[in-house]
Amino acid sequence: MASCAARRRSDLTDLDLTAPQTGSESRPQRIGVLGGTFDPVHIGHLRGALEVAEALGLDELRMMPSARPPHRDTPQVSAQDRLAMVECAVAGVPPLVVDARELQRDKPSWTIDTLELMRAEMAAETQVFLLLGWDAFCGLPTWHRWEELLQHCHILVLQRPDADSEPPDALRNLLAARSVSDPLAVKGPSGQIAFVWQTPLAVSATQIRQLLASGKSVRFLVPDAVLAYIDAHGLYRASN
Ligand SMILES: Nc1ncnc2c1ncn2[C@@H]1O[C@H](COP(=O)(O)OP(=O)(O)OP(=O)(O)O)[C@@H](O)[C@H]1O
Ligand SMILES: O=C(O)c1ccc[n+]([C@@H]2O[C@H](COP(=O)([O-])O)[C@@H](O)[C@H]2O)c1
Repeated sequence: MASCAARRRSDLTDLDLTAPQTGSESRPQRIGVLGGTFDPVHIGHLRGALEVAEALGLDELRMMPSARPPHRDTPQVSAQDRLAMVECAVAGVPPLVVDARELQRDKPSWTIDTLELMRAEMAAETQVFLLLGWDAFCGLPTWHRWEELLQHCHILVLQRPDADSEPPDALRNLLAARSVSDPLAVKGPSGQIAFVWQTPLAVSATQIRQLLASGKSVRFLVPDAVLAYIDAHGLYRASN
């Protein structure tokens, strides 16, 4: 059976997050988080995560599947399968790792809870970057305790060519107060918003589920290892 040896955050011993780095290149750790339903994970998530991680010199980019995603329907496949597919996707692709902590909580995956837990494990100066696609960013004012998010992280907004959402007024005000034009100029552990350029990929999990349900191929829209997992488990096909 397909299984993948991805690095999980809990397995990692090489990155001490409780202390600042020492030596000639001493600087705060930079940790990125891309949360998602990942039903399934696809190249839009993965290219965006990797390009942002490289552009910003992130020490780690955590792919974090939601257990019970707020604000949307129940995922089509189980949390276990969604996690396994993310593990297949990032295996051997540093600095991408899997953080499965939201799957261990028996309540909706509120991002503010996750950030508070992460912060408690880190040195105060660690920079945390929450990656959000444009559509997710536009929904921010509906999130649980959304006005507290920037106390714990910076937000990096990924362009999403397949999304035509408009930002609500509350977000326009936040952008006016908190945005910086250059993501590399973001300072401090939290509090700023920047837009990042990544290869625009108009790919969505909805499209992938629809292609599979109609018997079509999703080759090249997901990594081969994810496709192998989907095929081996018969996921998303019309009979499911
Ligand atoms: N093609 C893409 N380009 C940039 N960001 C993306 C892309 N697809 C998803 N994202 C972002 O990744 C995060 C997780 O997305 P999610 O797992 O919901 O995938 P999705 O493709 O939007 O799924 P669905 O079609 O089921 O809604 C969100 O912040 C979303 O905006
Ligand atoms: O905390 C919230 O209220 C909240 C509301 C909606 C979405 N989120 C998070 O945003 C991320 C992307 O969500 P989604 O639905 O686009 O996969 C994922 O990590 C969700 O847990 C978080």
